[in-house]
Amino acid sequence: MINKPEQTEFAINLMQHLVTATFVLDTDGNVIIWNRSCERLTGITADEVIGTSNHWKAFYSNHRLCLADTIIEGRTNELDNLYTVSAQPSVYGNGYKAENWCVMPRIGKRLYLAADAGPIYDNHGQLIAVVETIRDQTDQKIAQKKLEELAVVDELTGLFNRRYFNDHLDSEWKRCAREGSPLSVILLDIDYFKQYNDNFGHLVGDECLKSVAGTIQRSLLRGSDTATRFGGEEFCVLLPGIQQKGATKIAERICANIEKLEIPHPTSPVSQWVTLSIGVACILPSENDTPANLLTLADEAMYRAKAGGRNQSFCAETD
Ligand SMILES: Nc1nc2c(ncn2[C@@H]2O[C@H](COP(=O)(O)OP(=O)(O)OP(=O)(O)O)[C@@H](O)[C@H]2O)c(=O)[nH]1
Repeated sequence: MINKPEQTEFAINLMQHLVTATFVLDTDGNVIIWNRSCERLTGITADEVIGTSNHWKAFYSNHRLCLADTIIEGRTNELDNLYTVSAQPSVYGNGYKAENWCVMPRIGKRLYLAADAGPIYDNHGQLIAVVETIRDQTDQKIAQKKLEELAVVDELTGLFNRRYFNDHLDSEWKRCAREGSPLSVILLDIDYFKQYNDNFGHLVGDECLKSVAGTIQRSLLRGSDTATRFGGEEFCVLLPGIQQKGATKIAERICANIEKLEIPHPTSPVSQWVTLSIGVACILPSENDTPANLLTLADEAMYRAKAGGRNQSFCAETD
């Protein structure tokens, strides 16, 4: 049986040797524990910070609050400003989590750190300390970023995303220029989608986007036709080798198939169902023109479809 002081010593010893970087502040914001992992992570020794409130110097070059300080000072409402990447109440008890890139002043490295901080109370519910643990998530963050960069599919709709579209447009442009074949683009935008979201909520809005995306995809018959979620409630179809007449036909087919879905849109001034405004453009790619110009033409045509009362398609004059 170990007595109270021995128990305390044991607990401190345990914390010193934890694999996770950990430090503890008293209610004045002074460091009372700075474990070995924390020394390794920050390059700052316990001797330098114990009894001081200089712990911030391990993570930042200018004075600012750390996660544990916000709990001690009752300033957790400032977390959103302090941690740009994320900050949210922890799922464990009454602690907080936050993540940030830090340029570590002592070791001179840029690290992505995930911090958890939790208050410690005595038997009377009085705050006596705050413990903060820090995990170096730099490798995971870099890997995640690389994966995101490689991703070409829009998560919600399963269509290709804009990054893919940009690459694909460039290569199809070059191919069509080589072969002397036309390249068409259809831009599609859901009418009064803000009102739809406002009326039914964002989740129903997401379902609507999925239905519209699926219908656009199913309306394309050739393997070389590509449907993309351009962003928000805007979609784009790229049609290599298709003339203006063919592209207009496909646009009309998409429009008709969307109408058939009969997705109720009671707050739309133009129809009781969800409808699209569509811009079509076709170009014979050449060295004197650019893919950006094709998109601009389609965008202007879509704008005219909107301005003309929505729920219609408009074709850019390029012939
Ligand atoms: N549910 C949901 N809504 C989205 C998503 N992306 C964008 N939106 C919403 O789409 C709406 C687009 O609004 P606006 O650009 O004003 O366009 P609009 O209301 O369709 O008006 P018009 O295009 O002029 O007919 C905004 O309310 C966005 O919040 C998404 O992924 N899910």
